[in-house]
Amino acid sequence: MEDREISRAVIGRLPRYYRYLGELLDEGVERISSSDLSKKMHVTASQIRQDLNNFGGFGQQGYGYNVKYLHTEIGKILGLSHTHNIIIIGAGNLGQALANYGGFEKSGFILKGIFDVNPRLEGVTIRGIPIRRMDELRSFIRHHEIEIAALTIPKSKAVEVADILVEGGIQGIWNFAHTDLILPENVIVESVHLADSLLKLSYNISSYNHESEK
Ligand SMILES: NC(=O)c1ccc[n+]([C@@H]2O[C@H](COP(=O)([O-])OP(=O)(O)OC[C@H]3O[C@@H](n4cnc5c(N)ncnc54)[C@H](O)[C@@H]3O)[C@@H](O)[C@H]2O)c1
Repeated sequence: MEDREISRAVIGRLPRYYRYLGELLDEGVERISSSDLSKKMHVTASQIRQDLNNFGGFGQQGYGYNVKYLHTEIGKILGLSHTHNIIIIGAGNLGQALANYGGFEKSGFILKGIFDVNPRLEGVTIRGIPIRRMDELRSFIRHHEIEIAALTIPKSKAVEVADILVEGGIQGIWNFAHTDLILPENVIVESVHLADSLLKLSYNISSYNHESEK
């Protein structure tokens, strides 16, 4: 792959390419043309060619894209050539839902531990993983080489817990608490705000209705 800057917009589309290519692999498809991939993904063929050309143009005239190769290469760009150990902090509704979902493991995200302050949750297991006390957190991160922590605790506690995670040496925080975390730049934060997505849906419904009333 050429060593050049890839735009954030392209990077933002990579997980979707990765997911579709993974589905094609599961279906046993070995190669696909940009026009067939375009129909499947509802993206124009020229957008696909432009996006994928960023990585040295994996497609070949008259052959199309080698699905396995492209899936592997995009996986490498997304940092999926090795597994990532993750923990969940906050075993409430959302934390338990994430812990119960086994699908992240398929992409190499291995859930190693779950933590909560509620003593009643201590020892409860989710998919065989026990919920632990917060005072075990730091040594657990070190001993189990934890890279990512999902933060599913109340907003009011997020900053304080994020600081403990930073001191513990965590590299990435998957932040579900509705607050922005300002952390040292070596700690990467990805915030997920489900409510923002819902507002976008609401906007799209109202603008669609508005258009059709014209
Ligand atoms: N539930 C949702 O659908 C949803 C959606 C989007 C965002 N969120 C956000 O995700 C967070 C969790 O939501 P929820 O519905 O699961 O809440 P919840 O109250 O069910 O669970 C929160 C858990 O965090 C634990 N906790 C509190 N302080 C802690 C601390 N200092 N250290 C470790 N654990 C601690 C609590 O004991 C509890 O088990 C909230 O910030 C919420 O705004 C939730």
